[in-house]
Amino acid sequence: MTAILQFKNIEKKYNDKAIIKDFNLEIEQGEFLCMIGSSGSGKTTLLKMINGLILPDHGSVLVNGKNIQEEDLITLRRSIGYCIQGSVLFPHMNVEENISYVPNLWNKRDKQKTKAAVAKWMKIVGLSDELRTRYPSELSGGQQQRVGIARALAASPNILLMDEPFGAVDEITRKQLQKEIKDIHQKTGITIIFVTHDINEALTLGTKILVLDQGQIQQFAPPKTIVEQPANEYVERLLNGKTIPIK
Ligand SMILES: Nc1ncnc2c1ncn2[C@@H]1O[C@H](COP(=O)(O)OP(=O)(O)OP(=O)(O)O)[C@@H](O)[C@H]1O
Repeated sequence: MTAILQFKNIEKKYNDKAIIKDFNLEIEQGEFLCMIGSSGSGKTTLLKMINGLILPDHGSVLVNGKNIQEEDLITLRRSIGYCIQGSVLFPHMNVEENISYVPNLWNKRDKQKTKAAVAKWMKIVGLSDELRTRYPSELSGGQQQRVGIARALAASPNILLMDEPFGAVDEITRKQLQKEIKDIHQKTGITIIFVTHDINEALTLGTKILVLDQGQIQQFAPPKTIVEQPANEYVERLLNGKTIPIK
């Protein structure tokens, strides 16, 4: 198996306080990694290190074996999908324009190719064609979230970063979106790194789960192992739904 992502001896401090200390992790291609842990444990910080939005003070992050600090960060970010909670769509662009934003940068000349990609991804994330010309303000929260996912996927990334992407939608939409992202993962084989506060969501979606507390790995294992052999009391409490203080 090939490691698509490697964190090597990472350290990150904010105001002299180490949030992440000597953090090492390898993630294999095609993995659906769910990161879970108490608020402030460093999940978002680690996620943003993958696309260079946050740089470590020490250590290196390698994507496909290449240290991202030696790569062009703009190109890197275009090749890594990024979805966060709530709508981050361009408000002045309609659904089609939002989804085609990155593909348009790649295939400037081939508009038909981009149009076909938009139609394909809208279908996959469950958006009906008539929404194509709507603006973000004319969509429900769940629809906006779906457009965000389609926009991230339309860039054909190898890696998709998702930071609590379903945190702001109702329970029914959340279940549907979970099912869709699981299908997308199975169909495309894309590597997904997914931050969540919900242990059930992590167990449902993840092929691997990373349990973090105060920047330290508590357990990194497939869901079955997490459930059957929790590594310590922290993981046990997490499984009992007791530890995770929601923001
Ligand atoms: N720019 C910053 N300046 C100072 N401290 C920061 C900054 N960004 C994050 N932190 C601190 O670093 C720690 C880790 O933050 P991070 O957002 O990575 O945690 P998290 O696990 O994603 O939390 P949550 O579950 O609440 O989103 C927190 O204590 C946070 O307050």
